[in-house]
Formats: sequence, structure tokens, C-alpha cells
Amino acid sequence: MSNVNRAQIEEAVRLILEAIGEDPDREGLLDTPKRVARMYEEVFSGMNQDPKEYFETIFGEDHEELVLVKDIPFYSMCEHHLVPFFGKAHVAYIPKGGKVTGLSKLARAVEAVARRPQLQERITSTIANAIMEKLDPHGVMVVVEAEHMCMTMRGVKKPGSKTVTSAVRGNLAEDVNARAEILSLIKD
Ligand SMILES: Nc1nc2c(ncn2[C@@H]2O[C@H](COP(=O)(O)OP(=O)(O)OP(=O)(O)O)[C@@H](O)[C@H]2O)c(=O)[nH]1
Ligand SMILES: [Zn+2]
Repeated sequence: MSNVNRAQIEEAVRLILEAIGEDPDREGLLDTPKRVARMYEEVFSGMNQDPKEYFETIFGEDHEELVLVKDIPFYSMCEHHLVPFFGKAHVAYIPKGGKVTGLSKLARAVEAVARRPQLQERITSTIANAIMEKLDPHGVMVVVEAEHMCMTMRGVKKPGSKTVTSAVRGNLAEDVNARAEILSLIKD
């Protein structure tokens, strides 16, 4: 159930259109506030979601080796400018004590965390912390690479630049070789 107040967004979009000198009543713009409100509802649908919920799905599988789901595409909105940043997330963990979760749950957690006003660093660490808390694995490594529209279409205008963030927890924090292996698997 969404808590987004569509009527309020519609009002705000109308005001923005007026503020830039547009006529919100011209034909092409008549439905724009409604469309934007629906779009924000979708784009910010992660507001009420807790990524940890997805890790309730646990299989008692005795695998204490690397699990990596890479190239998970995501779209988020930078909380400073409310313009998109988007890219790929790579989520790796080493399960412990039979606590192996569903692969899709890793991607669902990325989606839930991305769909709200965000910082790339926070997306990265929130996912790593959620996995640590719910699955209590030997280790976790989350790598996120993204292009920020606020750095490409405006401001410093550096199209093609990419930001890479990582969060490492548990035994992977001390294990340089394991981290290197994960990074090489991500690059492959
Ligand atoms: N750390 C971090 N910074 C971000 C992220 N997304 C956008 N930013 C940065 O947030 C900063 C906001 O800087 P401000 O000086 O307050 O705003 P601004 O005047 O619009 O900055 P410019 O983008 O440099 O024009 C900028 O440097 C953005 O590049 C993110 O996910 N993580
Ligand atoms: Zn920004």
C-alpha cells in the first residue's frame, strides 16, 4: 500500500510548471501533473519497504562458499537534486549455518532500497547491513556502480563518469584475496 499523496504532487508539479513560465493549462501539459504523480509513486515505491523482509526466505542449504548475484540493474533518485542515478549492483555473500536466501531476494532488496530518495553510499551499506543482520553470514560484499544524472546533464557535466562504491562486512573485510576474487568475477 502506497503512502504517496498524489494530489499534493499534482499541485506541486502545477506550481513548478507555472514557476518556469509554462502554462499548465495548455493541452500538452494538462495531464502532466497526474502523470508525474503516478511516476513518483512508482519511482518512490521503496519508501515503505524494508529490504530485511526479503531475507526471511531462508533455505537450510549447507553451502559455505561464495554466492554472487551480479549486474543487478537499478534506478534511483539522488536525494540532492531529485534526478535519476542508475547502474548496476553486485551482491556477494558467504553463507553460514545453512542460512542461504533466495537469489531473487538479493535483487528485490536492491530494488526496495533504490526506490526512494537516495545516496549511492547509503544504498550500498543498507544492503550489506541487511544481509549481515538477517543471514548472519561469514561475510558480505556489495559493489554499486552508477551514473548520476546530476553530474552529467547539469552541474559539473561529466557524461560517462561513473561512481563506484563498496561495502564489505564480516570476514571479507580482512580477506584481500577473497575480495579480489569477487571483483574479478564481477568484471568477467
Ligand atoms: N556522496 C554522494 N554525493 C552525491 C550523490 N548524488 C549526488 N551527489 C552530490 O551531492 C552534491 C551536492 O552538492 P551541493 O554543492 O549541495 O549542490 P550543487 O550546488 O547542486 O552541486 P553541483 O552538483 O556541484 O552543482 C554534489 O556534489 C553531487 O555530485 C551520492 O549518491 N553520493
Ligand atoms: Zn544529485
